This record gives sequence, structure tokens and C-alpha cells, in this order.
Amino acid sequence: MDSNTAFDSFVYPNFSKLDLEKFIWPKQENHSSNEELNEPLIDLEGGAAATADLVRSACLRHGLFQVINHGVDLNLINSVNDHVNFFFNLPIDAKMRVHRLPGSFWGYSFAHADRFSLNLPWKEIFSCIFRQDASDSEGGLFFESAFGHDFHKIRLDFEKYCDAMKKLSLSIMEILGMSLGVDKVYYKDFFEDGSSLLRCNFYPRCEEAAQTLGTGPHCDPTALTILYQDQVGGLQVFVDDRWKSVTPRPGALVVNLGDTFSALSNGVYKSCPHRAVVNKSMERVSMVYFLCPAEEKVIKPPTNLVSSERLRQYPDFKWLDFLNFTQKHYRVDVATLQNFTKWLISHQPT
Ligand SMILES: C=C1C[C@]23C[C@H]1CC[C@H]2[C@]1(C)CCC[C@@](C)(C(=O)O)[C@H]1[C@@H]3C(=O)O
Ligand SMILES: O=C(O)CCC(=O)C(=O)O
Ligand SMILES: [Fe+2]
Repeated sequence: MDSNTAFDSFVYPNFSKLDLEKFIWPKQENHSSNEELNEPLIDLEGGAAATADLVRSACLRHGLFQVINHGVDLNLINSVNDHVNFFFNLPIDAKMRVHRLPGSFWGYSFAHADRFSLNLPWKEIFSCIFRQDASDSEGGLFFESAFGHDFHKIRLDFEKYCDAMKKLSLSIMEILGMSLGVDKVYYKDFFEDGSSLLRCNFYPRCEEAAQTLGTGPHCDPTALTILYQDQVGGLQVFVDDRWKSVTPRPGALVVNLGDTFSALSNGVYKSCPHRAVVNKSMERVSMVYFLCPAEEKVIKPPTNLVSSERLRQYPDFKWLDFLNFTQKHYRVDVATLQNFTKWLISHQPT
């Protein structure tokens, strides 16, 4: 990768020419996939039975669908998107004031350079966690340092956005329950006391877009993801042995299942394998809401999804243990849950 051209719009502080090699990923097939995923666009006001059928077929195939009439105020989405653009366009030293500290889920980081050494993702990240038990001072200080005197209004918008996402994810949990023939409130109740993580990604344009990735291939370890993407496009799903693009649709939100929900369905539903490619001429923003269980919740499927024909696919585990695995022992990829299962079994007391 030629640093002069690749980095004309994106300069990481203290990155040497050698470091740039780390952005080159192993040769990826079909970076600029022109094949569309053709996932369902589900009208959430369209009636329970039709909605559940569409959700079921998408989740059996690849675990991703888009929703419209989702109840999240489009003005709120646009305001949060404006705040996110404002933040990413600040000078690097201003962003570094809220640099994410090791072990924390709050803050700004670029390329995960502090966590990974190889195959760095071509992105900047702004993470804000809104746990049920979040200490107010942590969030307040964070937003004050990031946004200065306007932080109250901005923080309020972020909180409203997360509340709206939580509400939407719980109603999707009802649909998922119905679609699996489980009691309508089973999963909704399970996640009522859950925690949430909001992560905003900024993908600068890249001269060498075909050699790098914005986000590498992975399944989200979390349960349910609701992603807002701007109109640039870049999200892709691996299905039928190839990468297919998720076309941005104005006003729609992208929903995908993660490993934790797949485990809760006893593997009936797919955790969605996806990645994000970057663009030679345009920068891109995505805002990603991850729904997670409460830390101590035990992940196990309801009894009616287990039978002699379909034995348990994964052992019981706690969300906190899975989360720690992804932060301390394993870089999230498409096989995180399988490798966590092996790790869990090998670390069980005999
Ligand atoms: C539990 C988590 C690990 C990641 C942050 C949360 C939710 C999703 C994960 C992640 C975003 C999936 C893509 C790869 C990753 C490394 C990233 O690009 O940030 C993942 C997060 C992480 O390990 O920090
Ligand atoms: O930005 C995107 O489209 C995908 C991001 C993603 O997959 C993630 O943050 O987990
Ligand atoms: Fe993801």
C-alpha cells in the first residue's frame, strides 16, 4: 500500500510506513461485489403473521433483514448521524481527548491499533455504552470532553436513540419468538434487563480500497444488531459461498442476528457472517446498536427448541464470559462462538 496516496485523507498519528502494511488483508474475493443480497425489507406495521414468516426465512438463510416503519423517529436518526459526523470531523487531538482506554467500552479509537497487530481495519470508532447500570458520571464526563458545551443536548439525543433502539429490539424479539414457535414474550423478557452498546464507525476513503477492509469478516458475538448506514454502502454478507452487498435503503434499518441469539435458538437461526468494505472516493458512516443480555444471564435455548433430533448445539454460558473471551482471548471473526465453545470446554474444572 502506497502511503502517499492511501493516506492523503487519513493520517494516523505516529504511524510509520511499516505500520501501513498492517492494513493489507489477505486477498479477499470479490471486494466490490455487485451482487445484491436481496434480503427482505420488512414493514413492521405489516401484520404479525406475514412479518414472522419473512423474518423466519431470512434468519434460516443468513440472519439479516431490513425494517421500515420501525417507529424510530427519522429526525432523531439524522440528528445523531450529524453528531457522529461532527465528532469524526474534529481534529485528531480533539478526538484523542476521549481516546478509549484499555478495557473500557467508552471512547474513540482508530484501527483498533491498541488491540490488534495484524490486519488492521480501515476505520475510526466511537463507542458509547449504555448499560442499565451505567454510572452517570462516566457518561457525562465522556460527552462533555467529546462535545464541549453542547454536550447536554447531544448526550440526550444519543440516549433517546439508544432507548428507541432498545424498544425496537424488544419488539423484534417478540417477532423472533413467534417465528420460532416460542412464547411471544420469551425472548423479549429475556432481554428486558439487557445491556446495550452503541458503536459508530467512520470509514475514511481509501485509495487502496481493494487491499483493505473497514471491518473484517465476522459474526457479531452479541444477540441482535440494528445498524443504520448512510447511503454510500459497504456492508456485505457471506451467503451461498460469496459476498453480497446490503443495499442502503432510505429510512430503513438493517437488523442482523449475532452468535448469542443463534445460541438461544439452539442454532436454528444463523448468526450473520458479514464485513464492511471501504470506498476509493467516498467516506462512510455506520451507527451500530448491539443488544446484549445482562452480564450474568445464562444463555440456553428454550426446551421446545431442543429434541432428540436436535440436540443442544452449544453449552450453557454467561454473556459476561463470552464478552470477556472476545476482549481478552480472541479476535472476533466468523468462528467466535465455535472457538469459545471449545475454549469453555477445555477450561472447565474436571
Ligand atoms: C462484544 C463485542 C466485540 C465487538 C464489540 C462488541 C460487539 C461487536 C464486536 C465487533 C464490533 C465485531 C467486528 C469486529 C470488532 C473487533 C470491531 O471491529 O470492533 C468487534 C468488537 C470488539 O472486539 O471490540
Ligand atoms: O459498518 C458496517 O456496515 C458494519 C459494522 C459491523 O459489522 C460492526 O460494527 O459489527
Ligand atoms: Fe458486525
